[in-house]
Amino acid sequence: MEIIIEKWEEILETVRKEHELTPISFETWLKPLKVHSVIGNELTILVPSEQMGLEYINKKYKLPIKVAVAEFTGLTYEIVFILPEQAKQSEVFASPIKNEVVINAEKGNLNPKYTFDTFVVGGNNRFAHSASLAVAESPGEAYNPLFLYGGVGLGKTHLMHSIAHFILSKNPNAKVLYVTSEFFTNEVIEAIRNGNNTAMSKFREKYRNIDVLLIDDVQFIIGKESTQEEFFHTFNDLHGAKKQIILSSDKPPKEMETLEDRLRSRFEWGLIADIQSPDYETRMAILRKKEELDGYNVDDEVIQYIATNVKSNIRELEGALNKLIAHSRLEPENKEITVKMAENILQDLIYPDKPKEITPELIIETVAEHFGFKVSDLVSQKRNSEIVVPRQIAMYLCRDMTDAPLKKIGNLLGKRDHTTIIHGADKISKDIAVNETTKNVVETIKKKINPN
Ligand SMILES: Nc1ncnc2c1ncn2[C@@H]1O[C@H](COP(=O)(O)OP(=O)(O)OP(=O)(O)O)[C@@H](O)[C@H]1O
Repeated sequence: MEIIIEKWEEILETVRKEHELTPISFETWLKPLKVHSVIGNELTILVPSEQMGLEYINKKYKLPIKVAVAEFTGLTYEIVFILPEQAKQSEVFASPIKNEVVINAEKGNLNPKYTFDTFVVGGNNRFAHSASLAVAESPGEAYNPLFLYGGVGLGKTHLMHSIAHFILSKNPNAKVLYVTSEFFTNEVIEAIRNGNNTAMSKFREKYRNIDVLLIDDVQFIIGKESTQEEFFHTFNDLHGAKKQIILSSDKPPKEMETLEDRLRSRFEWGLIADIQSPDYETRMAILRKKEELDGYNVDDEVIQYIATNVKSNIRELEGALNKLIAHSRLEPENKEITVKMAENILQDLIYPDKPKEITPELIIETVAEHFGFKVSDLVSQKRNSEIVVPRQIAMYLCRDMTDAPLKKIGNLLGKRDHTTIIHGADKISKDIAVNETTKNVVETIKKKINPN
């Protein structure tokens, strides 16, 4: 589910591109939408106000969003839209700060897929895995706290949820609370803001009355004084009562520069375990496991291609496979995935810094986007003045920035013959020499096409 939150803006961007939305439609309908929660296969999206037309969004954008989400996750989610009032009534709620979804203690709200069974053990995470299992088997007794650290997308959350699932499966009455540190911080701030003792004691009662506390990405607590203070007391109470504490962070305590010493020493009381980037064999095993769990059947060579090229982040590794599956499913008759297709579809992921090849197609898309038209309109036979000039700019840029033959440019621009292309390009070339506005517009579009 993290992937949906993390990639939400890209998901919306995909809808915008695939449906050729004009800037105004995008700003009005899609941009204000926020992920409210992801529970099981239900993705709930918050529509900020009723004026935005919940019904209209539901009718027009539900399916496009579903398809784009499937493209990013490889999974089909039921999409539900809700208004802020409904969100308030709901138990699971999104933090207003970072579009973060909070997973409560109940088992149903933990990601059901993040268990020890689905976690692939390799040289990079063997120690963290064993430590997590030991803590899950004997909470409060094995290592307390357990401090897991590692880079982005390497499985810290997966291990934390696995521990919570395991403990709850052995003891369904255990009070297990998993929160992100941002959620914890928000709760502290909220309790302080309410300014009365009841709010604070409610907060304390909640956090000190549990058996297992898991705080994800604890590095975000650092530097926030009152949160550190509250966390310090929570930690002491729970630890003193032999309740299990599990923390995750992007770095070990000794490298957390602004961490108070009294907290640093407590973090080091138990066991510190790191997770490194997976080696090739582990990457292959993770991809194979995912294939098995999701019922995919992908060619060996394609799996090898992904494992060879996506190295440092498991979220991206899985994302690459999901993207390929989603593409093949959207093709008629679930087209088989080949290495060639993988090379093509995963270009942006594998070579993020590679400059895009400048082609007439790229130019036409960029010009259309710049003026807020659909590509189909730009290349149509329409001759209204608003569209004729952008079309001629596309002709000029195709001539200026590529070596493409006139015939090809003409074909792409609505089967126009070569004299029309020469005439259109010349017109813009002359205009640039005398008209500052045209010159600036053309320069801006050029920068969009080739930012380097
Ligand atoms: N060893 C593994 N076996 C199977 N899947 C894994 C493994 N490690 C990570 N994953 C998968 O990779 C994805 C990212 O993992 P996770 O969200 O746990 O990373 P994280 O370390 O918590 O990242 P962040 O620092 O962004 O919070 C998840 O879908 C998770 O299931």
